[in-house]
Amino acid sequence: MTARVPAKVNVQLAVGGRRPDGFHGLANVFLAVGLHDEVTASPASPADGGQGPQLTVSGPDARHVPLDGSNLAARAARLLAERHGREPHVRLHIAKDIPVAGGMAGGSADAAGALLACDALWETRTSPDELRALGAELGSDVPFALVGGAALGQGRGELLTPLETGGTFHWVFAVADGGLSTPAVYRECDRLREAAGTGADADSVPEPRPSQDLLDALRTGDAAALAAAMANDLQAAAVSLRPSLTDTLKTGTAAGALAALVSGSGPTCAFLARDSGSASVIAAALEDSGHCRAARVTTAPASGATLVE
Ligand SMILES: C[C@](O)(CO)[C@H](O)COP(=O)(O)OP(=O)(O)OC[C@H]1O[C@@H](n2ccc(N)nc2=O)[C@H](O)[C@@H]1O
Ligand SMILES: Nc1ncnc2c1ncn2[C@@H]1O[C@H](COP(=O)(O)OP(=O)(O)OP(=O)(O)O)[C@@H](O)[C@H]1O
Repeated sequence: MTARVPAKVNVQLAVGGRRPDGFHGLANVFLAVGLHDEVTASPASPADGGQGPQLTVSGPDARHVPLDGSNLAARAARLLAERHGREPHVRLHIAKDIPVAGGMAGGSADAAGALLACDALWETRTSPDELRALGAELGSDVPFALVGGAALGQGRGELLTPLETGGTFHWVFAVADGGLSTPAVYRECDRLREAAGTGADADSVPEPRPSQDLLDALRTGDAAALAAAMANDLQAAAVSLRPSLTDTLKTGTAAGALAALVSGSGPTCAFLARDSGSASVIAAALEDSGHCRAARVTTAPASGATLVE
C-alpha cells in the first residue's frame, strides 16, 4: 500500500506566547503544495528480523533521514499498531522528495503516509477523525498532512478548520543546504521577544489570529492579495539563525516574486509567483545566484495523504 503525501507552506504563521507545556499557541494557515513523499507499507513477519517496522528510504536527501525508532513513519506505524492491539510488523519504504528539516513538514508527511498505508495494509479501518487524533500525538503538523488543501491550525497547530481556496497558486521553493531544527527556531523566536522586552509567555504575547484579508485571498484565488497578506512570525528567528536567508529572499523578490517568505521554521524559502512563467524565471534566478541548493517549481493547493496503490 502506497500513500502519497504533500509538503506544506504556512502562508500565515502567527505565533502566540509559549504555553506552560512548552508549545506555542498558533494561528497557522497551512497550504499543501505539490512536492510529495511516498510511503509504501508491505507485509513483514518477525522472522524478517526486528520487532518493529523495518525502514528504508530513497531520494537525494535519504542520508539525512533517521532509520531508527525515532523516524516519524516508524513511530506512526507503532502507534497505530498499539492502538489496535497488534504487532507493528511491516516494511516501510519512504521515497523522499520533500526537503529534510526544511520547514515543509516532510517528517510529518511521512507519519501521515505511514498511518494511512499501514491502516490499509492491516485492514484496521481507522476513522479519519481517529487518524487525525493519532497524527496529533506524533506532531503538530501531522493532522494537516492527512487533510491537505488549505486549513487553519489553532492550538499548537493540530486543531484544524478546512479553508476554501479558489484557483491555483504558483510557487517556487528555494531548498537550502542543511536544515534548521524546529525547536531551536521557536526558542530563537522567544529569545528575540525577550531581548525586545515584550516577553515570550502566553500572558505577554497577544492571542494569534488569522488575517481576514489572507483568508479572503485564498478563497478568491487572488495571488497578489495573498502576497500582500502573507506573514511568518518565525521568519526573524530563522533569519537570525541563518542570516544568508536574507540574500535568498532578496534574489526571489528581485526576479519578480509577488512575495517571499521563509517556509515555517525554515530554512526553505517560499516565493509566490504571478503565473507559471514567472515561477520559472524566479527559479532560474535562484539557481543562478548560488544562494540555494535547488529551486523547485510547483502549485497549490495539493490534496492530503492519498492511497495510490
Ligand atoms: C513550524 C511548524 O512547521 C509550522 O507549521 C510547526 O509549528 C512545527 O510542527 P512540528 O514540526 O510538527 O512540531 P512538533 O513535533 O509538534 O514539535 C516540535 C517542537 O517544536 C516546538 N513547537 C511546535 C509547535 C508549536 N505550536 N509550538 C512549539 O513550540 C516545540 O519546541 C516542540 O517540542
Ligand atoms: N520520516 C522522516 N523524514 C525526515 N526527517 C525525519 C523523519 N523522521 C524523523 N525525522 C527527524 O525530524 C527532523 C525534522 O525533519 P522534517 O523534515 O520533518 O523537518 P521540517 O520539515 O522542518 O518539519 P516542520 O516543518 O514540521 O517543522 C529531521 O532532522 C530528522 O532528524
